[in-house]
Amino acid sequence: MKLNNNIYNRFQSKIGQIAVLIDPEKTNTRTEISNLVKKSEFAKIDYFFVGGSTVTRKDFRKTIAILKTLTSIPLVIFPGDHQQISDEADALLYLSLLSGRNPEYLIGQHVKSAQEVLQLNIEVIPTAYILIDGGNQSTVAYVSQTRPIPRDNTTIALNTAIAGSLQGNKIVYFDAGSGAKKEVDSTLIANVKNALNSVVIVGGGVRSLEQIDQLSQAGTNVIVIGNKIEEELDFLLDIHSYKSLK
Ligand SMILES: CC(C)=CCC/C(C)=C/CC/C(C)=C/CC/C(C)=C/COP(=O)(O)OP(=O)(O)O
Ligand SMILES: O=P(O)(O)OC[C@@H](O)CO
Ligand SMILES: [Mg+2]
Repeated sequence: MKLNNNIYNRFQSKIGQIAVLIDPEKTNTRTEISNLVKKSEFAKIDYFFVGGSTVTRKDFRKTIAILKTLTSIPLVIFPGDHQQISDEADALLYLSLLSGRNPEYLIGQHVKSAQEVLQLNIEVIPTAYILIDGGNQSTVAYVSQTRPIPRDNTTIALNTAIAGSLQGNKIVYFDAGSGAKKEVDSTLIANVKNALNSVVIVGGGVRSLEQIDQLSQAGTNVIVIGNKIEEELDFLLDIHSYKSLK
């Protein structure tokens, strides 16, 4: 485990940064990855997040290795389980699923991978991972056998973020789930940013520049986009135009 804070400092340095989520289960050939990298570099996206709820170790390693040869955009692991770790990335989001009450995702996965994570030569960033109901059942909720926090219960969401931060997590990651109908509410983000001096990452159901803009205005440090870019690679061109206007 590296003791520098390069990626964390980068997360903290700005609001409205963009991460493209690559699910190695869906995107794992050199041609696909290379197209994605070209457009992402043009759009000046800030990070690649790599991970998925149902990825094999082989696809995960392969995707990271290919990415590493193609780009210098930072690679951040967003692990669906304890096997999704690699020395070739730049950082690991060390997730604890705090919205749920399943011990396997609070501590079980961590114990299983403790020795391996300790030996890793990359930055490890403790992250309070909080699922918010996005209007449909998400794969993450299903796989983790947990229930997300109701969308309108800002108090529980805020208190979960505060508790996560008091426990030493350096990042709060609110996720409405991949393919969510509704993204996380900006009011919640504004409340959390008001209460805590913490890096906030938001993902799930972000499909438009308006949503990106709202979430950044609420103070989100990093906005994660998966499905929309998988479905329409040219959304990266819109992100390019949006960023040029800033
Ligand atoms: C201790 C280590 C190394 C890891 C912790 C593992 C934990 C606690 C994970 C939290 C629960 C979890 C299953 C998170 C998954 C996050 C993720 C990579 C989501 C990406 O989206 P998918 O859910 O794969 O989307 P699709 O439905 O598009 O496949
Ligand atoms: O695929 P989308 O809906 O963009 O979700 C991204 C991610 O945060 C899910 O874990
Ligand atoms: Mg997946």
